[in-house]
Amino acid sequence: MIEIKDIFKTFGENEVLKGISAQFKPGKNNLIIGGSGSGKTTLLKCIVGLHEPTKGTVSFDGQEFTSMNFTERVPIRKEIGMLFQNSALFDSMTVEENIMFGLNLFTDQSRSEKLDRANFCLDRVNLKDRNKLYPSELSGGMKKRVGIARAIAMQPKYLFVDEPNSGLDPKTSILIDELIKELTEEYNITTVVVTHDMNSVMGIGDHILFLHQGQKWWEGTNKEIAHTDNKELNDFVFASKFMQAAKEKL
Ligand SMILES: Nc1ncnc2c1ncn2[C@@H]1O[C@H](COP(=O)(O)OP(=O)(O)OP(=O)(O)O)[C@@H](O)[C@H]1O
Repeated sequence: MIEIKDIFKTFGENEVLKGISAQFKPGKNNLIIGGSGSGKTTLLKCIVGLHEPTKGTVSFDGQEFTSMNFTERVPIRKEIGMLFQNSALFDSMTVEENIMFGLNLFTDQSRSEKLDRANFCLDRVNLKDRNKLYPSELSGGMKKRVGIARAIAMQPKYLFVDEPNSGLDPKTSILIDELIKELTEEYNITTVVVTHDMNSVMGIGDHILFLHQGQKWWEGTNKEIAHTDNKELNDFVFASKFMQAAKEKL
């Protein structure tokens, strides 16, 4: 479980996060949603240590990460898988080399063990036999899947994903969501996803944090979201006429 307590983050004069606390449980798809600029990516970066919170703590299974130095953080970092926007694949490396990147860096496995793991992960994301392709030869959805394969290569306990659906068509978005959900449940991963996508919210939102102006404004499940009377959340989720009509049928 990941626990964040009273997280503040300030950039200069701009107080972006204003005291956010939450718990993210294993085997659950924890989603962070909110309007543009509400602080979602900043919160994700504070949790994984890409930003230091101005105040507050982040703990991974009871180990307080925030107060650790770089070396002390290494064992926890090895248990973190990340998929950030644009998949961040290395263009000069093949699919297989991209997936083996973390294994090369952090393990002393033999080449054949690493290849076996890469093949297993590629199979898991339905990209069997695409090992030798370069990122430029892949579609956006395939890049995301390679990004997911790379993120799970180290068998992470924690998985962080920023906007998995950006730039994807609706059908591919749903496939990516289903893949994230499946892996989370199958390997009991604590998954935290930042998303704008309402299909994801309704489809895989086991636990949802809604941020508004840097605060946790609402927290609940995808089933509860349909019946909330929180005005800002309603305005955000059911902004379109289509979603309003869908809500009436829920
Ligand atoms: N490194 C940084 N330096 C200064 N300000 C930053 C930095 N990162 C984010 N901010 C500011 O923090 C605020 C929140 O940004 P953040 O990217 O967390 O929002 P978001 O909710 O993820 O938005 P979006 O949905 O548009 O991606 C913005 O005002 C942004 O300008």
